[in-house]
Amino acid sequence: MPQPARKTVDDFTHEYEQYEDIAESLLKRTHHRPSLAVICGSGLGGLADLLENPDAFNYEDIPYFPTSTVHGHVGRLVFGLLNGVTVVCMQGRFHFYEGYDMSKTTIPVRVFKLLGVHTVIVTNAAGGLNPEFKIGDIMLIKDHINMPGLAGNNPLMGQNDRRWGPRFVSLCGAYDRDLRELARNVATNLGLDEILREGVYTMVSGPCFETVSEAKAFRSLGSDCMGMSTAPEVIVARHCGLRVLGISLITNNVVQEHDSDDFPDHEAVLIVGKQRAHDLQRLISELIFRIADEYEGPATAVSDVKDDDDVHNGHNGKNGH
Ligand SMILES: O=P(O)(O)O[C@@H]1C[C@H](O)[C@@H](CO)O1
Ligand code: HPA
Repeated sequence: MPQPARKTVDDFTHEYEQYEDIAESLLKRTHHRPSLAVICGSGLGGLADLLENPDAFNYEDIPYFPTSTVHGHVGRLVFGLLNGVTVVCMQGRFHFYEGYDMSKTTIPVRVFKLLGVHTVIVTNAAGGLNPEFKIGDIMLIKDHINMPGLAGNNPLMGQNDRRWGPRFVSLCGAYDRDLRELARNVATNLGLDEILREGVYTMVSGPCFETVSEAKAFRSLGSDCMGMSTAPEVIVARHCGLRVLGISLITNNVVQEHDSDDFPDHEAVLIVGKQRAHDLQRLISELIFRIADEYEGPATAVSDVKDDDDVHNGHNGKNGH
């Protein structure tokens, strides 16, 4: 029997029911019931390889999903256990510069909501603007400046479906203060305070890296680092009531001198991602445990038994519901 053609991102028209279709198709294929999600930035996808009892789905095999086209973004949604907690990881994200509408780059965030996720950890690689930052620093995002959004490319453009959230969304406190405090404490316990920073992330559309004059302008506006993602995902997450922790890895210094011979390079970004992968993974893994502990009680024993009752009851690690 010929298989029906996969519904592609071009068929996606943002109906609530289409998001439901995606979520249902995933829930039928995994017994994991995550309540935390992690979006892995450039070069940071190694975290997803650490999940135990993984169920991994290539984006090509998920209805309506865009596909990853950027080196350093594998292109899989991975469900599994991290530090005893059931999570779902995007091993690679979608960027506006890949040619997807802003609202299509954020499809997975609403799918997370339908899967039962309450908290999203959004990571990225970013260029440092703050002169005190060093390559390899980890920055907790306390706020963003969304350049494409200010220019009219906001993922919430168009009709609002109240089932997701209100028409007008406040982004005050979008990067959850309590989660940032928790992250600072966890970083201290792990001996990472020397490299831990906090600051403002500016999103530009890419794919060009910024000019020297743009970089100087963003620094004077109060930006600490710059990147090409994250803000749309955070907007959509906040719109549907997900809590957000944002983490930037400073992978390069943004050039702010016209006579500098320095220049940004994606391969160098990926190398720094690899070099700092272990520390970031320790931080996120411990944070996930602490968030789950705080919000869902202590971890229970994990079973990888898969039977029909588990699918329906969601018994899988501490986050089953
Ligand atoms: O997906 P993220 O935001 O981590 O990726 C950054 C921005 C560009 O995609 C790329 C530039 O090197 O890294
Ligand atoms: N600029 C924009 N995006 C980036 C950078 C940068 O310097 N580094 C990694 N992503």
